[in-house]
Amino acid sequence: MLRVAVPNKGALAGPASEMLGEAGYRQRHEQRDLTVLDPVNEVEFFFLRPKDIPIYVGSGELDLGITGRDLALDSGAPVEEALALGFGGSTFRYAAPAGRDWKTEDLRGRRLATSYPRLVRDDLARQGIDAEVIRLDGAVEISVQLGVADAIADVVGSGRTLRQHNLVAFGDPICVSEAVLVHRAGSEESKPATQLAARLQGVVFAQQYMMLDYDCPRELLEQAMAITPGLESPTVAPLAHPDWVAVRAMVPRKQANSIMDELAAVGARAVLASDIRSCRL
Ligand SMILES: Nc1ncnc2c1ncn2[C@@H]1O[C@H](COP(=O)(O)OP(=O)(O)OP(=O)(O)O)[C@@H](O)[C@H]1O
Ligand SMILES: O=P(O)(O)OC[C@H]1O[C@H](OP(=O)(O)OP(=O)(O)O)[C@H](O)[C@@H]1O
Ligand SMILES: [Mg+2]
Repeated sequence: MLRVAVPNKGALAGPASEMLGEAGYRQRHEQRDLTVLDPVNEVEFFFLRPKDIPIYVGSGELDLGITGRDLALDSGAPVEEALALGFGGSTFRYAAPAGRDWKTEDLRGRRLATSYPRLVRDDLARQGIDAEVIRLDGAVEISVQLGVADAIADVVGSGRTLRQHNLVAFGDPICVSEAVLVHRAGSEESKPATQLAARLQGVVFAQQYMMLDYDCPRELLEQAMAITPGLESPTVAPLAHPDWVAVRAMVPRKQANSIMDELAAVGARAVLASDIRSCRL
């Protein structure tokens, strides 16, 4: 039985469970359940704090886990990324009161509050900066205003929380994070673990691509195929009208609209974009 850790709370919990559901795995119906058995796929899921997940996986108690890259690095646990999952994107940054042009060197000798002390200490050491790191459990943005710290290092999503507390981010991001699937460093991948990773990879690809279908005059096919080369090459099928063909190709979701504009400009008609639920490439 494969044992897999899934975030039970916070920013990663909802999307992680949705992604596993999309990949065909049974997920919990009750928020408070701490385990779910999926006998069909021979997997047992454990719902744990995202921060604790690298510890369980690094110790070998659990085979795989979903957590944040920033949390995995901060844990210091011996885990490796098997797959980046494309959600829970954030940056981990230094921030300090607005109204001054802060540089990372300005942190020297100051008090720095964070919930990710190892990540921060490692970065300060790399930059040769000596600062006092104060470990807080959360709501770190308020610590400066309350006089506990001079600056912070924290997760930035939309940047709203920083703005609300009159803080500005500065310096290079310490970590560019997203949700990741991790396994124990150097562990042999079992067949069920490889299958779970492949299924999640299928959902990640499906979310990053769209399927485009369009009709195209035969004489313009070369031009249209150059715009939508697909993964191997596009599917081209005859239409009842001898001068026209139907084309089908996967395109990156972020570029779907501009590709549709280009196809229409070339002379394609009935350009349809549809979602892909899952795939194996
Ligand atoms: N606002 C956000 N936008 C995007 N990702 C975020 C955001 N907040 C947190 N994350 C990501 O979610 C993970 C942390 O999750 P979460 O905040 O649920 O954990 P936590 O703060 O350790 O737990 P808790 O505060 O509930 O004890 C990190 O990987 C972080 O990068
Ligand atoms: O840039 P934003 O979109 O505003 O998001 C960033 C905030 O989200 C997270 O907090 P969380 O909700 O996890 O609370 P916590 O500080 O108690 O962990 C993070 O720690 C920041 O405080
Ligand atoms: Mg949090």
